Amino acid sequence: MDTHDIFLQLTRGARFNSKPKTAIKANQNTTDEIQENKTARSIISKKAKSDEEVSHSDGFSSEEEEESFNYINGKDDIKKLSKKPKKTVTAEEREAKLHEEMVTTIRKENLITVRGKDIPAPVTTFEDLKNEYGMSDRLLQNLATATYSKPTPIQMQAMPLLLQGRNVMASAPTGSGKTIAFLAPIINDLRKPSKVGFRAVVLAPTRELAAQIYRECVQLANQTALKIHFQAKSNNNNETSGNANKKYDILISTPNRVRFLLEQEPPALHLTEVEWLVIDEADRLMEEGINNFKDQVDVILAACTNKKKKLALFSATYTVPVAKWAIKNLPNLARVIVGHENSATNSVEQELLFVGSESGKLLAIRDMVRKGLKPPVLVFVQSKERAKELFQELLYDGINVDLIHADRSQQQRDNCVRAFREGHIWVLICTELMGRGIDFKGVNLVINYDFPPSVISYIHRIGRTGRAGRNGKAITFFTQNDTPNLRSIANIIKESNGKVPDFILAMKKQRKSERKWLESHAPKRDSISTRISKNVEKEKDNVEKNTKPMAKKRKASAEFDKKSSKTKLSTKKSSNLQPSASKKIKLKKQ
Ligand SMILES: Nc1ncnc2c1ncn2[C@@H]1O[C@H](COP(=O)(O)OP(=O)(O)OP(=O)(O)O)[C@@H](O)[C@H]1O
Repeated sequence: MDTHDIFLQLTRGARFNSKPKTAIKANQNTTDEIQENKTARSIISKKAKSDEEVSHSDGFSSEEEEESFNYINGKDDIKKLSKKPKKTVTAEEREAKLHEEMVTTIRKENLITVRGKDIPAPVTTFEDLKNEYGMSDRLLQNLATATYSKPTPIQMQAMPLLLQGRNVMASAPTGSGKTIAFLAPIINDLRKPSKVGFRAVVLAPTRELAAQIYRECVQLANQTALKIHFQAKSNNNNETSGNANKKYDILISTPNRVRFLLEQEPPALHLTEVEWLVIDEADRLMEEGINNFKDQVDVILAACTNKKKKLALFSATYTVPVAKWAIKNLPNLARVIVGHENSATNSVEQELLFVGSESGKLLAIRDMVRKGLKPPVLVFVQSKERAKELFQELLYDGINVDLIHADRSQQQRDNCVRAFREGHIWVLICTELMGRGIDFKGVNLVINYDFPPSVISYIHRIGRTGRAGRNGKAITFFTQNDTPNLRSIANIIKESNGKVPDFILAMKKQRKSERKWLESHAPKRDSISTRISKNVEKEKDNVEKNTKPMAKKRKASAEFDKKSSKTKLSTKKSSNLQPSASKKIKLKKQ
């Protein structure tokens, strides 16, 4: 039996035969006994300590490790201690210690960090959820039908916590299966329809993401008889009002829509029976100031008056104010962090590409198309106007391209998402609207045509590729205008073992106020148009004019100019490219 099997037995509550332990005990020497006494004391004191923090390196703290080392190596200490009355270590204590070590190992291997009191052990199989938490056979069957053979790290740790009915704040990389991590325990908890009204609400920032969660929830709740409702603007409001909503168990929507229904006279929605409130993309929905999501969420929170209400906050990224809010407001909160907080998923190869100027972007993307792009490709721009402009340009290049932004009708948005999912659209131009949560299977490449407004936005945008264990690539264009966030994003790339020029990493750190300002104020950019490529020289003049005051202000920018001249050469080369009127596009269809 290897250590893993032992762990499985322990976590399933199996007891070991006492015989082998007695045999081991008979062979122990004095030093071992001392160590055991120490270990037992450590476990007991650890258990007694009401520690707020438990991490994946849980076990001995460095001080304890040092102390324990001295026990074994310091002869004087051994002599001193061997005079102390010996304490026999019980079988239970041994098991507890072994269990603790295995838990630590599993968390370390899966980069799971936990914070909070009494955090249960992570599970390593979905079967464990049945054995230890009574997860239903139906749900296990539905997970198997979805071809999920084993839990992802966030599912390993967050599912047991939610199955225990805890308030949870969880963060894990993009595309790592957070949706199932919260849906499965809630479906399991609700079990069957109760006809009292909504007992769970899931909120997501965009209609597209809410619709995606709804589809996943319907699949996972298959044959449970639970009724799930997706509320969008176009849906009939009568579905949620009066007795009509009693037939539903789970509501999935955006905060804006839910608040709208709550604020009708009389209210078109009642949330008094809600036991679970899930806030997906929680850092966005809970952040004060930048958008009005927090106000909407506050109204919803106030409407969920059931004392049994639990909150689950999930996201790939977290901001300090949101974490502080959760710690202050959620009793017995358990926090789970997979990987490093606010880092990019390591399944995406990331590249920064200096394109000189706005016209250089169009040349660069055409160059990429000419060399052969592997669809599906997502292209992010900073505004709907720019999405329309780029669409007009690429449309005449003969690419199967479409665009999605907030101004398009719901029908157009739905059709566009469907066509992209089904492979009819190869290149989808989008705004920040599609930056978070959307799970397009097998996106091969994300192009940040316009530089992301923040590091957080960058992490979410590039996370549209490299999902569910697949690999992906992300290319981020930048010009001289994009220096404020360049260094921070370069650091994210470096952390994921990507290559970034040293001079970018050496650039001066931007003031927080400047970065904050950029989050809500996209830089003014020249329009995306072929006309510009005919006026490349004029464009270059503009770029130089714009960059002079910057160069004066910052030494780092001067260095930037010098070092980036090589990159400019490669852009010049591609400037020979004219917008392709021919249909000789090298898109390799998968
Ligand atoms: N246990 C599993 N095994 C294999 N694939 C899984 C498993 N759980 C979820 N998936 C798949 O992983 C993909 C990404 O999952 P999901 O959309 O939940 O990611 P996420 O962590 O919420 O990402 P984001 O932060 O971008 O919203 C989905 O296609 C989902 O079907």
